[in-house]
Amino acid sequence: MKIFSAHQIYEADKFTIEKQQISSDELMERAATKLFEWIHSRLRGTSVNIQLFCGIGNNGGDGMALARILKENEYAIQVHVVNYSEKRSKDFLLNLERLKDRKVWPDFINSDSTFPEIAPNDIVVDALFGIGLNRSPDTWVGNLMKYINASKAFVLSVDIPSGLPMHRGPWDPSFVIRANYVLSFQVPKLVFFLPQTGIYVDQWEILDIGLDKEFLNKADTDFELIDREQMLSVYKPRPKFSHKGTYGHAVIVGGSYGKIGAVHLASRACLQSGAGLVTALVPQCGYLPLQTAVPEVMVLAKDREKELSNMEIPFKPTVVGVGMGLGVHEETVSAMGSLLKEVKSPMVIDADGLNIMPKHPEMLQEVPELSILTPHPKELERLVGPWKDDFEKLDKVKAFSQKHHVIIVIKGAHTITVFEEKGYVNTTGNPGMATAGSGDVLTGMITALIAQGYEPLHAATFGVYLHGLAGDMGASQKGYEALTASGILENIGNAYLNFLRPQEVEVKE
Ligand SMILES: NC(=O)C1=CN([C@@H]2O[C@H](COP(=O)(O)OP(=O)(O)OC[C@H]3O[C@@H](n4cnc5c(N)ncnc54)[C@H](O)[C@@H]3O)[C@@H](O)[C@H]2O)[C@@H](O)CC1
Ligand SMILES: Nc1ncnc2c1ncn2[C@@H]1O[C@H](COP(=O)(O)OP(=O)(O)O)[C@@H](O)[C@H]1O
Ligand SMILES: [K+]
Repeated sequence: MKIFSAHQIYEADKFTIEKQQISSDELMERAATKLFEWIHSRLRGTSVNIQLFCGIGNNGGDGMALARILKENEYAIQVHVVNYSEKRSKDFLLNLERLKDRKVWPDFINSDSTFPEIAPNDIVVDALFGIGLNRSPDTWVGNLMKYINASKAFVLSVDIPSGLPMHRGPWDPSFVIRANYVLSFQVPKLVFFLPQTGIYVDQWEILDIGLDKEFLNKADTDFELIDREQMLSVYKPRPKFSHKGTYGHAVIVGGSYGKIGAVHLASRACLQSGAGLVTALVPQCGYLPLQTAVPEVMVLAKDREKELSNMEIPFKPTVVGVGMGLGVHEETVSAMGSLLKEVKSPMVIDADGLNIMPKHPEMLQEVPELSILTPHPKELERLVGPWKDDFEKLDKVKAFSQKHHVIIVIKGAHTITVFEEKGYVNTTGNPGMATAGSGDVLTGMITALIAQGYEPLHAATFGVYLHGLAGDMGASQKGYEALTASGILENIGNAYLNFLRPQEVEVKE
């Protein structure tokens, strides 16, 4: 599913209005009707007090139109117009008049007003600002937002939590509505998925307001949401007459004394994700534990006992995944330099494989094109430098990807895979996955997909998707706290099964 910028959404609105020969207030009416249907299907006429806080733009207009429809359906409502500007939109004014025609008189909140009381059982509809927010809300408006946040009421935001701009982090993090639920028109907004702004959104749902499908399908967006449907089009079914050679020979390079477990996790994940053959290249101290624990994995133990000083691979592997548990011993660094010179096809580079790079920038030039780098936030900062907000981070990562022609997997909740100009936002995974070694499992999985012939970008997005799904299945058995990297690993098979389940068919009675 595509993620549109504010500019693209305004364009889609305009295009739809012209093509469908409707007026902008008819589109607003559609939006408000969808909001009403969502609320009504849940409340079914329950006597609950609904307080609508409406701005003076089109987001406020949506709120006013919703208020009217709620009133027509006999809901108890109170409407507050938050008078933060003289520049009221045409459709806001039209809907204000329509509301007054129904004998509903909103109260007007100004900078010197006392805020209305909000009871814990009330529902607050937040229609202050939508995607048009372009500067910090005034202090008194921000204080109203804090006041709403401090109430115990359930907060339903229209389109986007008010106070969140579409193109940058908030000016003041306390001047943003914390939404229990966001009903967003037509397309999800990028801010729902970024660490600094996603915290304002508990749950979200898309309401289809009938924007022109052709326009939406044709649009080229900077970000996309990765979901099952998309990944099904990437999946490569296994042919009956295949053999292990069909699925490639992956080499996992890593480990040092006390960190052989990282290679264990990555190699097992690589096998369980479908690689034909897996060889682990480790220092001597890794030989016995790996041979004992994972009989399916071949082990190449190099000369030194505690760390790798030589990463020579005596055959041509399909793909190399490197970095987990590697350490940054001087000789390991130099062996890594030689490995990068040797390997010409896309690699997967994680953990210390990445930590080595900033101190040895010449190595970055040797990274094969289309390699996949999988940094967590700290590793990313070492690679691209600090950022002031998530938007700057994404710009920096895009520039890095373009400069070095590599794929970057920004790990975290809603992992974003970036390649050149575009970001792919993952939808699976949970906070239980914030646990030691879960990144090693991911590296093994992505490496396995490349071994099986997936093109690197698909290997990255599909690997991240499956890893999150395995984590979700693990968490559904154990809960978040008890989930471990091994728990994720053990659910890779279940993740494939869940992913490949037959399409749901609607059963008609
Ligand atoms: N354009 C359309 O046809 C549709 C728009 N819809 C709604 O319209 C919203 C966008 O409406 P608008 O573009 O009117 O913008 P908003 O309602 O988000 O903001 C209102 C106006 O306030 C001004 N403003 C921005 N930041 C401010 C600040 N800090 N303090 C004071 N004033 C500020 C801006 O000029 C902006 O136009 C969407 O989020 C959605 O809810 C929906 O009705 C669907 C159809
Ligand atoms: N809150 C979260 N929600 C979803 N996934 C998460 C969350 N926290 C971490 N993860 C995932 O867990 C993995 C952690 O990787 P990493 O930090 O490299 O762990 P390690 O170094 O211990 O192997 C990443 O794939 C990341 O996306
Ligand atoms: K809003």
